[in-house]
Amino acid sequence: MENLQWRLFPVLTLVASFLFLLYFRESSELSQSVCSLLPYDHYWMTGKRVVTPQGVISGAVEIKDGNIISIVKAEDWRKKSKTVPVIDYGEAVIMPGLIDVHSHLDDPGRVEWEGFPSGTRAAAAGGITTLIDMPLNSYPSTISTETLKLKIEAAKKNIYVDVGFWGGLVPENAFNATALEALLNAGALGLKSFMCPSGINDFPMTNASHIKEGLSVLARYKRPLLVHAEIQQDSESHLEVAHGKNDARSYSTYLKSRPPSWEEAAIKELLTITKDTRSGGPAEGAHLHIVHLSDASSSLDLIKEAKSNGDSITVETCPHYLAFSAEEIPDGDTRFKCAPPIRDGANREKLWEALMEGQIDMLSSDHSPTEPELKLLNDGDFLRAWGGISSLQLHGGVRGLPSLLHNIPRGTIAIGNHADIVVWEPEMEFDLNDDHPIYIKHPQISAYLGRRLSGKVLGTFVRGNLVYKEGGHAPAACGVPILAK
Ligand SMILES: NC(=O)N[C@H]1NC(=O)NC1=O
Ligand SMILES: [Zn+2]
Ligand SMILES: [Zn+2]
Repeated sequence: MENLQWRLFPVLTLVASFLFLLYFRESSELSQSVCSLLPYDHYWMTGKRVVTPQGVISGAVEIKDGNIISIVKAEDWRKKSKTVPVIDYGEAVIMPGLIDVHSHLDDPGRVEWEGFPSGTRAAAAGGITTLIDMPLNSYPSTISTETLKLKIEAAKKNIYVDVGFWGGLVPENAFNATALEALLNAGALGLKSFMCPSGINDFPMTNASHIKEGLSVLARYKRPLLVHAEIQQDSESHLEVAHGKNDARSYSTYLKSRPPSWEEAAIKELLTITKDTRSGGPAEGAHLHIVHLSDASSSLDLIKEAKSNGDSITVETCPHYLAFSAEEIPDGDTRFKCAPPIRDGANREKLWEALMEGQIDMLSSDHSPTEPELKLLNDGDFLRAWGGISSLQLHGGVRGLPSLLHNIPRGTIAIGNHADIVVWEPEMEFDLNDDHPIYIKHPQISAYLGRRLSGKVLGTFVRGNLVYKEGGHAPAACGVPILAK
């Protein structure tokens, strides 16, 4: 746990591997002086540990008007004449801002759960510079052009980092290619669907036929389908729990109610569809991304095999599956309830291995907050409490690789790219107690509260604007909506 952030560091060196042709458009109406905690827009930052595609260097990065315009090694830097301000970060790590491809900010419609201002403040404080918002838990769900427009409206002037949007694939729109095309034309970066109940009534689950239809539309746009891969299986232990035979306050009861076979069944079904995405196949150009994998056994083996067969498929896991294990979750502590569930320590170690070996492509937060009342912390009833972990800002180095956002000039410190940068001290430890500023709307339901964490963010830069530094945020929220076109 202590070294969680540092252990994630090698993941940074992974590179995007597939081709999505997304472009973005953006506008920033506010002046730099309120968008940034720095009074200038042309400057250098220097440090001993700058993470570049060529490796970690001691050197300096020049930033002008939001972009990285030069990168020099320390020996060349010494010879340079310095005509603009220099920020020296010493031993701290200067690296690409994190990209979180899976967060629920619940705005509009359920801002009492989270909201764009609080959620993106937390993201910035956690080193995230780009966040992609999920189509559910807000109200209405983002399943049409009109509802996407509501999202974009809600985000305007309320986001501290740049935010893109997944659209929802639901039974209502799955067989309506025109509606899906309109949603994609309006800028949704891709679609997301569930193979089990989502926990939100107006976001119903899809079956294999819906998914097949959705994928065929997405193939033409070269945008991904993200799937929550669990299918309910009526196993003996699940039925036993369903019939109230186990203590609902015991974490093991919850774990029994959602065995790995649910993930395995869903992934098996998905792979019958993704074989068509192989080169020369009928769905070539489509891509399927499995969100929040928890089962590191059969489910992961199936994904590995599909990848080796050439299926266009990727998978993410989340920091909570790497940070926690079932054995240590206290009875009644529903802060840890999520779906799929956090499994045992042996599974956690296997997830770590798969991540380090690149079999798991990226990390995402799956920040899925709610109102504290719905977490039922007093009852501690794991079967009735809201399923979702609150983790934004505290997620331990979420690294959603830019692979789902191909062609957006983010994700690496390279000349010409946006200056989306996080500066942090991986070795710095701190206790996450009530004294620590936490920016999500309901810190008390965060799974990380009360833990000792390592890794302190010193500064977060979004397009050259210092939007967060220890102690606070820029006066104005100057993040921009990222829309595909
Ligand atoms: N609706 C929603 O956010 N569900 C999420 N929560 C969770 O723990 N897993 C999910 O898919
Ligand atoms: Zn999910
Ligand atoms: Zn989610």
